[in-house]
Amino acid sequence: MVYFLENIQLKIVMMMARNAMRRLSISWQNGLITSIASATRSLHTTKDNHSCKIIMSPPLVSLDLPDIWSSNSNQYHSIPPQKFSNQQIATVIDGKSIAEDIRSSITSEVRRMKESIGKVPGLAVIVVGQRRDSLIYVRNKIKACEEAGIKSMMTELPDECAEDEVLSALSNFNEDSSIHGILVQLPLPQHLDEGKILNALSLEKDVDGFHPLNMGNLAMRGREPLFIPCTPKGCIELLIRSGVEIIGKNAVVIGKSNIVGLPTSLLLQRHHATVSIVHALTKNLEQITREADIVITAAGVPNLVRGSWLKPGAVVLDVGTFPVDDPGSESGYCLMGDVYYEEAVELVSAITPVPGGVGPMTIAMLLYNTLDSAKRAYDFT
Ligand SMILES: NC(=O)C1=CN([C@@H]2O[C@H](COP(=O)(O)OP(=O)(O)OC[C@H]3O[C@@H](n4cnc5c(N)ncnc54)[C@H](OP(=O)(O)O)[C@@H]3O)[C@@H](O)[C@H]2O)C=CC1
Ligand SMILES: Nc1nc(=O)c2c([nH]1)NC[C@@H]1CN(c3ccc(C(=O)N[C@@H](CCC(=O)O)C(=O)O)cc3)C=[N+]21
Repeated sequence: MVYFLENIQLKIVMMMARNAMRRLSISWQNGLITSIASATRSLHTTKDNHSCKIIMSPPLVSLDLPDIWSSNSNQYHSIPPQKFSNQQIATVIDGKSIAEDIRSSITSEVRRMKESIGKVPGLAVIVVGQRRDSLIYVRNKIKACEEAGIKSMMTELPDECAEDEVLSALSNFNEDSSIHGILVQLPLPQHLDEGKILNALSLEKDVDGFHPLNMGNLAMRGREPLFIPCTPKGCIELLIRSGVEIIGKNAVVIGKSNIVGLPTSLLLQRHHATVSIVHALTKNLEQITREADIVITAAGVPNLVRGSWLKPGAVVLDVGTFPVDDPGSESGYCLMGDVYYEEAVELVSAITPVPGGVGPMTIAMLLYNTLDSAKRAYDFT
């Protein structure tokens, strides 16, 4: 009987929390990041039915309530794909400026946290080896933390380091209470076991959302991960803020990696899109892609997606960032996306550029997840 009552009480608390989250996610949609309060939700980390209760803030993107954000999206420039005519010029989705907006809200929140409780969020980054692109991305992340007032720490390990060295660095950050987010820059050198290393990362600090429990909870209906992976979350945020309706739309995700393709397809499903995932071995790649209202491409193959692959009026998010040597540029390289931009822009209703599209959103979402984690750790609302 006592157990039965506890069960009912638990269900009521969860129902109230869920309703609170619905309201909170509306607040976010209205741009009121400061009004985000924490809510109690259950984290399914155990095998039995007694879920481990934790205090957590609502996700940036509502996972299971797309009806809320679709009606709210009118405040942004709406891009209904079906109303597109060929005379229209595609909207270039300005990820850089959207990310700047989000980052400035995060900066205010960090300041508020510091003023109220004297604490700031902390992010730790572990980078192994000397890959030029990894070092640049990591540097950008650290710089973004500094600008937002988030404390950052970095451990750089040599290419040939032993697995134990990575695990030991990870364990130090797991134990450090001033660190709320840990990111292990991928890819790791071949000799390191990526699965083993990501498993060792504290679930509560997994701001990349790559821990199997976070990914599993993202995949399962009715469950909520502590963190949604940054790039997929950034993509959904771009769609929402551009007024693109996702429910019932045909979406194609090109690529099925653990860090982009897979979680992006899961998140689109949570928003009730009909999702096809295509990859290097897919037959009829072009034909399947041509059916899509929304194309999110993360193959890392420059100019893979030609204009002829796209349905007129489709919305295209290009995650691909392939560095190509460019001695003329300041950095010595330029980035190429997966989409043949000049062809696509003639046909589609909206498209992200590379650079300046999805990339800056990935960083903004990383800062957001780190702030969210710190709020949860300090029970700060
Ligand atoms: N902008 C951002 O914020 C981010 C950008 N990136 C960029 O996104 C790209 C993908 O990254 P990541 O997911 O880590 O890469 P991976 O190499 O891990 O995965 C690539 C995926 O693309 C598929 N693929 C490769 N070639 C083709 C092809 N010709 N046709 C169709 N599918 C293909 C592969 O298929 P298969 O599985 O069959 O091999 C695989 O599933 C990279 O350019 C990366 O730099 C990544 C993260 C964030
Ligand atoms: N654990 C882990 N988490 C990641 O999120 C992760 C990773 N490993 N490994 C590599 C990929 C790649 N990635 C990018 C992040 C930002 C930009 C970005 O900001 N791009 C800018 C340009 C950056 C530049 O100037 O070079 C843009 O597209 O405008 C790109 C790519 C995150 N990744």
